[in-house]
Amino acid sequence: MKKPTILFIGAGRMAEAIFAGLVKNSMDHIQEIIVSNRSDRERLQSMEKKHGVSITTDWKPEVKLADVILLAMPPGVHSQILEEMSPLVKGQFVITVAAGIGPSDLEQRLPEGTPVAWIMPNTAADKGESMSLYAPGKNVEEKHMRILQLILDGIGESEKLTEEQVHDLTAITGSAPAFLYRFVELLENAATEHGISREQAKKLVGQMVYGSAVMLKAGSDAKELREQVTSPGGATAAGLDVFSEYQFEKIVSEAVKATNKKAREGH
Ligand SMILES: NC(=O)C1=CN([C@@H]2O[C@H](COP(=O)(O)OP(=O)(O)OC[C@H]3O[C@@H](n4cnc5c(N)ncnc54)[C@H](OP(=O)(O)O)[C@@H]3O)[C@@H](O)[C@H]2O)C=CC1
Ligand SMILES: O=C(O)[C@@H]1CCC=N1
Repeated sequence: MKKPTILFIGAGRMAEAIFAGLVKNSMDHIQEIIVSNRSDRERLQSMEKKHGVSITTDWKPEVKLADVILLAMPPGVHSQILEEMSPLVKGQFVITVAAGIGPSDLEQRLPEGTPVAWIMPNTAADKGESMSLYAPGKNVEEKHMRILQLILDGIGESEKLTEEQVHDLTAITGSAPAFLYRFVELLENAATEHGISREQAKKLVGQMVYGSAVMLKAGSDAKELREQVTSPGGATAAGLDVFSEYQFEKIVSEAVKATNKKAREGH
């Protein structure tokens, strides 16, 4: 397979997590990573220095050099960028990571036959630990699937789903890291109320979350793990009763719904 040149449009947090993951794990199979954004030149320069990627403030001339164009800008600017890009696209593989922009949206806005795909990653891509959902478009062939897999494998684990499923699971893998981090922040705050430093709180909570993630990753069921911790009539049960009293289940279910609703409205 010819090593692909990948052009990023957007150099924000998600773009950086992806190209950082690719630079660490996949550069043997990639010709070049070119990164562009709208206006933040300083950020581009810092990305060049930190990750060794090529940078440009004008993505348009780079389109003809690219095998893959990876859209990592906000959902709301996709229609404008795709309109500008469409006349320049000649068979390049166009991938978006934007919430709410499925392959059928890309196909509608790009020349007939353009191979496209949608990846919904998360920021753990930076450490090669993303859980990425993906949905290829109808013109994706074997050679595009190999490139898609190269990108997905460079940033972590992945699961192929339908376009509708990616819409409906954006909250679970794309946004829920923020839910988890919010939970961590609150536990850290609670910990510092008891005479320990922020650093100590960070260590306590971080290792607790890491250990729990390792147990889950080993294949154990979350319900079973919860029950192992919850001694009958004991301390944890008293804490979990408060979760029920304040309808934690409803909070999570409503947060997932609100996230997916907003994601679908994103363009
Ligand atoms: N953050 C996350 O965890 C996840 C994000 N995503 C998706 O990733 C995308 C980016 O999100 P995120 O990285 O958080 O956002 P950021 O705000 O961090 O980054 C947005 C980037 O897009 C660039 N940009 C904005 N408008 C244009 C334009 N008209 N032309 C070219 N570049 C433009 C910005 O450039 P400049 O700074 O110069 O304005 C910036 O580099 C979104 O579509 C989001 O849905 C998906 C999964 C997870
Ligand atoms: O907050 C957002 O809109 C993006 C989509 C998934 C995670 N971050």
